[in-house]
Amino acid sequence: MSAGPLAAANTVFRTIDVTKVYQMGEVQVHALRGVTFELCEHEFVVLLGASGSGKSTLLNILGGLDIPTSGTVYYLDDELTASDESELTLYRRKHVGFVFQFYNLIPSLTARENVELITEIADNPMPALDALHLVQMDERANHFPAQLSGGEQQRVAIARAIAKQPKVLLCDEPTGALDVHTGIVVLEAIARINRELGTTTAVITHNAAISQMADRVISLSDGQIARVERNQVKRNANELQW
Ligand SMILES: Nc1ncnc2c1ncn2[C@@H]1O[C@H](COP(=O)(O)OP(=O)(O)OP(=O)(O)O)[C@@H](O)[C@H]1O
Repeated sequence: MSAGPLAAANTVFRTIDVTKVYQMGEVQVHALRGVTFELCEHEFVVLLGASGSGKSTLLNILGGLDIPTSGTVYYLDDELTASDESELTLYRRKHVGFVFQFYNLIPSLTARENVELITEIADNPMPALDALHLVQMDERANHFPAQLSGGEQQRVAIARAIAKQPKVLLCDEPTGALDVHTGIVVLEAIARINRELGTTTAVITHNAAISQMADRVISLSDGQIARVERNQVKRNANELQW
């Protein structure tokens, strides 16, 4: 990866005028229309926006799963937009934990084995049981996904994402498939990891209630940043209602 101009000491991500255009036959879909923002170390950011506003596209670009049509993205002092596919693969493997709406656990492996799949290929992993403990699933370590509720499976997926001790955790609608109560337990696990491990965390959601947990809320609308707000008071997940 090429080195970029030095970012501020605590900047983890910096995007400059990022656009993404999908070509669908004759039609161009402008998913991102010039997005410039920074994400700082240890920060908990919620990316809020209606369906189709470009949240997943932006998160996928930050995570090295997709590349922008134009604009620049830095991770620390490395320019992701100047990286080739193998550099992006290494970047994802070493630095990024992903959590998606659907948990994608391997059904034939226990919770612990699902986490160990990742710890076996990581440079500096925490023990799988420690990761499961952080999401309060260590007592279910020997259970298979089919023996766990949706929220429990999501917590195992979070343990899997953070076991390699990534610098950033990117969550795409992590509570999208869950009821309110279960969603809150999952959000508590994400907030705890941000607090205790200092993992820079971005959660995308269309649920405005979740934004009360964040340090900052970045609202996207039609592929652009419509608003950035800093919460004076951060709420605990168990104080939220929706
Ligand atoms: N692979 C793709 N090919 C074509 N268009 C796409 C593709 N991915 C996303 N889009 C379009 O880009 C726009 C932004 O999509 P994106 O998934 O980033 O929005 P979102 O805010 O995450 O929406 P949701 O909350 O529904 O997931 C939408 O109009 C979408 O249809």
